[in-house]
Amino acid sequence: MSEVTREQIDTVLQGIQERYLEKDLVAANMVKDVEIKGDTVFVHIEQNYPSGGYRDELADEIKAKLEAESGIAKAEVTIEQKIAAHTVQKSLKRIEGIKNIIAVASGKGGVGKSTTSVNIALALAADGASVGMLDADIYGPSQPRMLGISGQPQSDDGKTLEPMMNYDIKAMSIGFLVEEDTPMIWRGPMVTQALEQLLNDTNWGELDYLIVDLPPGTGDTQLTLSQKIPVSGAVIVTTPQDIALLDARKGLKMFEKVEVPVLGVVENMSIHICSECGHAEHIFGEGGGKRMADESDVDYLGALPLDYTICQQADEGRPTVVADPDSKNTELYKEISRKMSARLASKGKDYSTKFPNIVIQNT
Ligand SMILES: Nc1ncnc2c1ncn2[C@@H]1O[C@H](COP(=O)(O)OP(=O)(O)OP(=O)(O)O)[C@@H](O)[C@H]1O
Repeated sequence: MSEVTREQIDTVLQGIQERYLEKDLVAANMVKDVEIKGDTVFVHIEQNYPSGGYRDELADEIKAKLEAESGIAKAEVTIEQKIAAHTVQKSLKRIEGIKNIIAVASGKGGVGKSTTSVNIALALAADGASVGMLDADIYGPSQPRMLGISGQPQSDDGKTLEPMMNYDIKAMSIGFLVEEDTPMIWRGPMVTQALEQLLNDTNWGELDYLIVDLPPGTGDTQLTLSQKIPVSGAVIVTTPQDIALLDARKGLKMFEKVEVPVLGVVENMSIHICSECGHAEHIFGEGGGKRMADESDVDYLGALPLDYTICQQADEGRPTVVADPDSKNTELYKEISRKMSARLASKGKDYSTKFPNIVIQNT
């Protein structure tokens, strides 16, 4: 038997599509090392977003295809997850330790932005990322309840706050610090200042992703926040009604204005599934979110049904992804979070390194 060449290996790897990056392994620049030793090929792959169980599935697929198609007897495949930091708005600097901040926004209130944010955060964590959640929905902070966290954050030095923690998620919310109805009387500048403090004065440590649950709407507060928080990408949550879609478009425009890439649109409550008979009905109309995404040239990340269990689980402080990890809805949240992080992985990387402070001393 003639020796197998690197070209033959590459040809097989070019024939394997990465599900969430939607490119073949070579085009996605995932193949980091190929070594042929006797009748075995060792392939090292780098995956730049958290993909959980798909990692093993992909490794098995690569191994099987190489052994069947390249002419080599045995393939050993390793896949390493390496999440990069991505660029933020030109005028801002990334927060040290936090690789990527992703803002979750909605054009209007009540569309399920907080529920979607928390489940996306939990899905990223379940897939192997280190994740934080900043509840910036200062007028109605719901993350403490959804994450099942009560009490107040500690401050060890009197200046910075230790994040609260549950389900492997580090969390900070104004809801931990003030009475529930206090923030309602705050005006724009107070809100942005409070949020900047919560973001900057929390000891987040090292995070792959910090999910920011923004206040609903696209007014001045939201605009200022998207100008001041160094975000790598944004996600827009909408429901399929025309009015919600109209408002969601304003959200797209807002991020365009501040040059933050929109990673995609999530359609929540897209379909109602009868808990009695399982009948599926598009009570708010069909295909609206997808159409909006297509028209605006952004990605459609997926849809969640209007399902009472999603509501109940979040209200009980155990959102779907942790309450029912093997459910269909968890699978939907994971698909959305993988598509979202894969989209981000294809954006520009932030290579800025830590520079030491230069202190000029007069002698
Ligand atoms: N897919 C869903 N199916 C059923 N109920 C849902 C779904 N998504 C969210 N909900 C419920 O809808 C209500 C509003 O959701 P949520 O608080 O997440 O919305 P929001 O957009 O963040 O609201 P706000 O504008 O108040 O911040 C909650 O009771 C939540 O449990």
